[in-house]
Order: sequence, then C-alpha cells, then structure tokens
Amino acid sequence: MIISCSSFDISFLLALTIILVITLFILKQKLSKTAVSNLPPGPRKLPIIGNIHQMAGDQPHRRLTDLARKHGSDVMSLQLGELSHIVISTPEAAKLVMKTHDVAFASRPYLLAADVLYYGCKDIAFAPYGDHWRQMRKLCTLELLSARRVESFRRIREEEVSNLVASLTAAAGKPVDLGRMLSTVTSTITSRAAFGKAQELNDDFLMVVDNISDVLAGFRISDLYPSLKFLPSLTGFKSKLEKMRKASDSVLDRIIDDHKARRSMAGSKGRKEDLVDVLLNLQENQEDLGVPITTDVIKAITLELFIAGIETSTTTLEWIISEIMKNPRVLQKAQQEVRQVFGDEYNNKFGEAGLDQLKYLDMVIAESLRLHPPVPLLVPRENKYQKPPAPLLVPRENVDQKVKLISYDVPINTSVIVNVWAINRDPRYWKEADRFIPERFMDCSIDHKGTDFHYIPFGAGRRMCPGVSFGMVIVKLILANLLLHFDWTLPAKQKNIDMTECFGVTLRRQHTLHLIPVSYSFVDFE
Ligand code: HEM
Repeated sequence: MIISCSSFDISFLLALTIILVITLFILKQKLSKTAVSNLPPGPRKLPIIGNIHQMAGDQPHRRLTDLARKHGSDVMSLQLGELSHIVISTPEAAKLVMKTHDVAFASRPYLLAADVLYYGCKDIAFAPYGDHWRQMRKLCTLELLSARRVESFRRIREEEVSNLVASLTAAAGKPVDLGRMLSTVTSTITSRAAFGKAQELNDDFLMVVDNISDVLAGFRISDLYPSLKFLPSLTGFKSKLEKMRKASDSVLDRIIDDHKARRSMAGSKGRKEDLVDVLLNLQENQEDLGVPITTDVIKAITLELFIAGIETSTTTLEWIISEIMKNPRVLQKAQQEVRQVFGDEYNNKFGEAGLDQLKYLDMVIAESLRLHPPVPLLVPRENKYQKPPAPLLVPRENVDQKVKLISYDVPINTSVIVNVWAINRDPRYWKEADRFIPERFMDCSIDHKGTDFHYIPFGAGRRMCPGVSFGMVIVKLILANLLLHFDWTLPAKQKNIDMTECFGVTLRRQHTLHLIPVSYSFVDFE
C-alpha cells in the first residue's frame, strides 16, 4: 500500500504537534502551581485545601467535608486551575454568603457550555446577576412556576402517575428497573408542562438533553484555564457543544413554530397553557418589560426548566425509596399513613386531593433531602466584585467593598462553593447526623424556604431554587402512589440496598434501583 503525503500535510501535522506540546507544557506549569501563591493579603489566611489534583476524586462532597472537619474550618480556599474558590462548610458561613452578602455573591462563574447551549446564558441558572436574570427570575416566580401555574399542571401529573401505576401493576411480582421508570415519569410530566405534548420529544432529543445536562454538570479544563482561549477549539469541546446546540435548537424551533400556529387557529382559546405558551404571551405583551423576551430567551428558559426538573426529582425519589427500603419501620409507618388517607377515597386513588394530610411522608422526604441533597455542592456563586462591575449591577457605594467572611478577606476573583452535604449533616445541629430519622422533623419549623441555614437542599437567598413547589409535588404524588398501591421487596439475589453515591449532574445512586412491586389489595386494609 502506498501512502502519499503532501508537503502541506506534513507542515500541518508539524504545526499541530508544536501547538499540542506548547499547550501541554503551559498546562503542566499551571497545574503544578499550588494555591499558596494566589492567596490574598488579609487579616487571616484561609486554610488551603489544595488544587485540582486533590479534587479529582469521585466523591468531592465527602472529601471536602472530611477536610473541613479535620481542619475545623468553616471557610477553606481551593485552587481549581487558574480560578480561586472558597468552600463553605458550616451553616454560619453559608448564612454569611447567602444572606448577609447575598448580593455580592449573586452571580455565577462563566461556563462555556452554558454560554453556547443557552444562547449566551439567556437562561436563569447560569445567567450572570443583572437585568436579564432579575427579570427572568421574577417572571419565573410570578408566572412560570407560581403556585397557580404548578396547580394548573395537576391533571398532567395525575395522568402520568396513573400510567406509572398501571405499568407497575402489569409488571407486579417481577423485578423492575425502578430508577428508569421514575426518570421516565418525571421527564414526561416535565416535558408536558414545558412543551405540551410535542411530537419532537423523541428519544434522540432526550439523548441530546442527557448530554447537555452532562456538560453543564461541571467545569471542563478549558473553564478552569480561561486565559488559554484556544483550548475549547483545540480539544474539540466547542464544536461538540455547537453540534449539541444545533440538535436541540432545531427541535425547540419546531416546538415554538407549532405553538404559534396553534395559537393563531380559531378555537385555541381555553386550551391549557404550557410554559412555551406562557413565554409567548409575555413576548406578545412585553411593552412593560425592561429586557426583551426574544425567541432565544424562550428556548433557553424552557430547555433549562425541562432539564432542571427531571434529574433533581428523580434523584430525590430514588434516595427516598432506598432509605425506606433500608428502614422497614419507616416504610410501614409511611405506608400506613398513605393507606389511611387514600384508602377511603379509592375512586380518587391517583389524585392530589389528600396529599396535604400526609404529614409523615413530608418528614420522610425532608429527612432524605437532608442526607442526600441532589445538588450537594451548590452551583458555584461568584464574588461579583471580581470583574470591573457594570454600574447597574452594583450599588455605587459598594464598588470598592471587599467581602469579609468571618475574619477572612475574600479576594476578588473568587467563586464560592457551598457544601450543602456537609452543612445538612453538621453534628452541632443534627443529633446522630448520619442516621435516617424522619421523626426529627416532627413539630419542627424547618422548611424548604432556605431560612434555616443548617438545612438547605434547595439553596437559599436570591439564587435559591425557584422550582421547589413544582419538584416537591411531583415527588410526593409519585411516592404516595408507590406506597399506596404496592408493597416492595428486594430481588431474590439481593441481600440489601447498596447506598453508594455517584457524583454527576446530581448526586445519584451508583447502582440502578431494582425492586419487585407486589400489588396491594385494598379490601384487606382496615
Ligand atoms: C427536588 C427537586 C429539586 C432540588 C433538590 C433542587 C435544588 C436546587 C438547588 C440546590 C439549586 C441552587 C440554589 C442556589 O444556588 O442557592 C437550584 C437552582 C435552580 N433550580 Fe432547582 N431543584 C429541584 C427542582 C427544580 C425544578 C422542578 C425546577 C424547574 C422546573 C428547578 C429549577 C431551578 C432553576 C431555574 C435554578 C437556578 C436558579 C437561579 O440561579 O436563580 N429546580 N435547584
């Protein structure tokens, strides 16, 4: 075989090799730097916990918790690539970041993936603190995820949960992949609420969405070395992102076109609105809005709410079921409550009426969220003083103000990671902190509003999760139905439930959750 190679090919290959060698050399130099050199002058230096190599474990939330407890530190410094971070590990320090200095830490660090996939960060979660974020967050609270809107999706939830019960009934007596079934039901509910019953939401689109959540889950090497601007192109990451955006974009365009066509048809009035409709309404009547709602904004927001709702709710459900399977006393008590409340209303068995009466179930959910917060290291917040601030974002008198946490000066160019996992298990606030004891929430005022800083599974402050009510009603309705209609056993060869965690988009179970549903007969229940 003859291989022909032109002089152009050779010089191209040579150039590529030289660029690669230089890149590797620069990276090596940067990686070998410790965090020490970047520490700011200040009254007290932050305890340094290391650099990117030390974070590279698969359980960073546990590793960071161990380090904080070992050094007795509520605030630690961490160098990831070129970026300085601080890690917050106690409720007191979290309160300072998310309440006392909430405005200062209200932005998010730049993430290339969010920039490309969300049309220049036109979403909510990755939008920098500013006019766009403020307006969209307000619309999210008042329009998209308000109590009234969440209630308007009730029929969707009840229908889909009833389908889940039917599938489980058909499979009763045999092991089922419950994790996969939960993921399907939460994604169907969320997609119907966001996009309506769209034909385009096929498996290909769901795979793109999966990949999108993956790349949004954390920093890539190129995010950690922003000065090496050529890295995303050189590693092929940018073109990968662009391909993903093209794929999601064409589906979202078709969904929006379909909605517009349907809205212009006679008789469309009275049709139940989904989130795309709500955003199109706002777009049509946006005279009062400061920042225009473009089609890109509609696509970014609906895609984000779709993605945000699925992983978090599925993960929450998987952990609750794992914990109650490990604690038969809790399982029995929760089941008894659900059957007492819903047993009489057999005809309304899939409905949400009655959910409010399930007080013990609330405690079970709260306790599981304490031990297994789906987002254990809060989406990093950015010290907004790190760049020359735009005058609009910063109250003038604060421009030169440094942020002081406890007795540490937090330097400019610092991102803050809040270790929710450590905080929710702080032994100073929680007796037998690692044990699953739902009763600890009995007669206690702690809620999911982020007001008690030793319990923050949904975050707190300005950037707190706006999807709490939507997520919680999905979780509670599904859980109540699983307990109402079925008893649950482990597959024959399985002795117990493995609780190993897997750190990814959310903190999920490492192993799939296989269980056997046994249909429950209401006639026998007294
Ligand atoms: C059990 C379910 C859920 C949990 C545990 C959860 C948790 C969280 C957490 C911890 C944050 C970061 C808060 C912070 O930085 O202080 C967050 C942000 C967010 N969540 Fe959720 N979430 C859940 C469900 C949902 C749902 C159902 C939606 C929407 C459909 C949603 C939409 C969002 C959005 C848009 C943000 C970004 C807020 C911002 O940056 O202003 N979440 N969530």
